[in-house]
Amino acid sequence: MVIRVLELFSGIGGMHCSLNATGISFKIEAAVDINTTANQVYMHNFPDTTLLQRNILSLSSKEIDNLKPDLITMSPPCQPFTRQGLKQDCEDVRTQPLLHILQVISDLEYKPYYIFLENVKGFETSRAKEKLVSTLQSCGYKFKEFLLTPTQFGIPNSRLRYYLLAKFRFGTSCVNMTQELTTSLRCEIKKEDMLFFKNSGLDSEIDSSNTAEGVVCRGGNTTDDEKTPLSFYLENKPDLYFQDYLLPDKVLLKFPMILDIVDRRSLQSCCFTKGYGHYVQGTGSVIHAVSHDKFIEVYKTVSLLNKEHPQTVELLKQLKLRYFTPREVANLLHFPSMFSFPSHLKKKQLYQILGNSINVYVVCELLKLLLQ
Ligand SMILES: C[S@@+](CC[C@H](N)C(=O)[O-])C[C@H]1O[C@@H](n2cnc3c(N)ncnc32)[C@H](O)[C@@H]1O
Repeated sequence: MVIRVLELFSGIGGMHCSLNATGISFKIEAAVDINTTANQVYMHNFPDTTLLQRNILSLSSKEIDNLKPDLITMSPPCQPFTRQGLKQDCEDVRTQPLLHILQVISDLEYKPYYIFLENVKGFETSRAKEKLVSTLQSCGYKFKEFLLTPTQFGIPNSRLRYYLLAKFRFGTSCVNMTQELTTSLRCEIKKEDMLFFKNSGLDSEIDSSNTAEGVVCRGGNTTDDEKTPLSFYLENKPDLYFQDYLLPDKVLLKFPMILDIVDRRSLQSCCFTKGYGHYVQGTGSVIHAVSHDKFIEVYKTVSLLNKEHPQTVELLKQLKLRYFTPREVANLLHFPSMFSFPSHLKKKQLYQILGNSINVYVVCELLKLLLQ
């Protein structure tokens, strides 16, 4: 059976890549996104897919009924729910397309069997999420929620995200789905890592296969032995290639103490956001290219110097601190090596669209759990 997919908020096609990675037979009936840059990347990689350059607010239930999707995937804008943002939730205009889709789903004559949604940590306590859950319940869906980060899968990159997996009138129990995830995570999910939604009143229903299910599940952490070092994800290029990615002096001087600095052997890096390479604080890690001992020596010396001291910037330059390249960010997000970018796009644009995207590996594991 070929699963018919409607990929909403498709961006650069992270969900498409994840579906490819599942090995499950599928066809994207339509991908929809309003962003022209993201759409160029999507078309560059998936020229045979019907990509609609549309505002999702203009999609009608009749149109979606005509597509008869078995699965709707969506990662709606996360700015209304981020910790750094104003958290305007349903009052933020950027939540409107999600609310619109909820209404559309209610109105559909042919309900899709599966719905998959991704968003940031923070969404799980939002009113938008309450609306999502109440819509799904009233339409007869069972669902399950997860908070997961790629580091739990041995990938050296943090990206804590909320996931909701919903099935239409299926009898799968919460317990079965959790057991399957345990297998795919290759680690044990402890009972205390499963966070029940006490305030939703769903916790008492969790073990019943006939009722809606609401649970946030965190996989147990993999041990350091199972983690892959960053070197595995780095581009193997001559020094000259990375010149463009070296931190400029003003960043070195302004921010030496607030950067998250990693090296090739690190088992961790910070979440790359769309401001990476442009804003410094909290947008992602930077990497140095010297030995650990050299790094410590320079760092100690610099911390004793005044930042206006003429030696400071020269010392910091010795570390060869640089940004991860867009390809390396894509690698950490587990985009396949075949995935590429139109050559005319600028670095800043690539960081923006990648920062908005998803971790393909984590989503693939969850899609397998949902669809198999
Ligand atoms: C979090 S990103 C999703 C990225 C995607 N999953 C990927 O792999 O790149 C949200 C996407 O929603 C799109 N979007 C936001 N509002 C929209 C609207 N009203 N209509 C269509 N697309 C919209 C943005 O352009 C952005 O690409």
